[in-house]
Amino acid sequence: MSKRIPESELIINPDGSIYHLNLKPEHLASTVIAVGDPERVSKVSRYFDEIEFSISKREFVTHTGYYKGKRLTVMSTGMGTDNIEIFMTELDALVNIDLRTRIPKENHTTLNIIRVGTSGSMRKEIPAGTMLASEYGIGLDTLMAFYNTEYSHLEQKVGRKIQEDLELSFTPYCVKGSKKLLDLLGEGLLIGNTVTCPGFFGPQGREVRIKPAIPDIIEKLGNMDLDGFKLSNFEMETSGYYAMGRLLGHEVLSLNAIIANRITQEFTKGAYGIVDKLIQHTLKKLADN
Ligand SMILES: O=P(O)(O)O[C@H]1O[C@H](CO)[C@@H](O)[C@H]1O
Ligand SMILES: O=c1cc[nH]c(=O)[nH]1
Repeated sequence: MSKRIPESELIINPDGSIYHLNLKPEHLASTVIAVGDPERVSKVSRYFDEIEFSISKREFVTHTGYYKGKRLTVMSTGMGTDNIEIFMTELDALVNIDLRTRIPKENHTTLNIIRVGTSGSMRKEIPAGTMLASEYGIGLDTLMAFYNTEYSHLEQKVGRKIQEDLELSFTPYCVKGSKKLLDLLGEGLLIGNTVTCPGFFGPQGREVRIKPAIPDIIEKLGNMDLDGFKLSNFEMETSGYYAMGRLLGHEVLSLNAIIANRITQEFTKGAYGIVDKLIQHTLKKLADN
């Protein structure tokens, strides 16, 4: 039998909800749409027929309801893979741990988790306005140095190639997302490989007042071609989702509204419209299946 998880390791609020997300198991649907911006939650749930539950704590805003008869949860995560580690661990605990006894359940429940986020393109031919599904997430952050993850041969090769090209002192991690969700939601979208950065400015090669240590990071990554494996866009969460999803046994897919092209240096004036189009695409595909 699994061991009881102590109070200090899995924190449960006095009302029985999980520490950061502030949710109880009954508040969560088995399909979760995850967005970075707390204000984007209502931009998704405004399409619901009914919202049965809503709550917020810190950057985690949750609405659960029905869209065309399908029960969905939409939640915000804030920015960065450190938030995603909390988000994924606590979501998993809600379905795979008995919060009363603190003992992992014998039967595993798999969640479907779909990120609907914004992103910047690192290639000229992927303009702002594109909707892109991430086949792989590549982490330039250090989250996976703290977990033992298994990687395929290709994933290891990609990590080593990026380490070499950027002359990094550490090996980035590369993880494939859910094939099941890509088949379900990827139709009509560009399929790409997403680089997840531990910051918006320097780690994505932006110079405001401080020169980034790797000033040509956009060109180096955008020009990389490893036997046909190419990189497409920058954001700040995808690799964390994919790695935590693999470790915890959940289906995860990251969808990206491209709002900036880093080569042409264009930033779209219609960011909200592109995000809204991606939200509607996601809801329609989920309701149809
Ligand atoms: O629009 P969201 O979902 O927050 O995603 C992107 O936008 C934020 C940076 O502006 C980062 O979180 C990045 O991943
Ligand atoms: O360029 C961009 C745009 C959105 N989000 C990012 O992280 N980078």
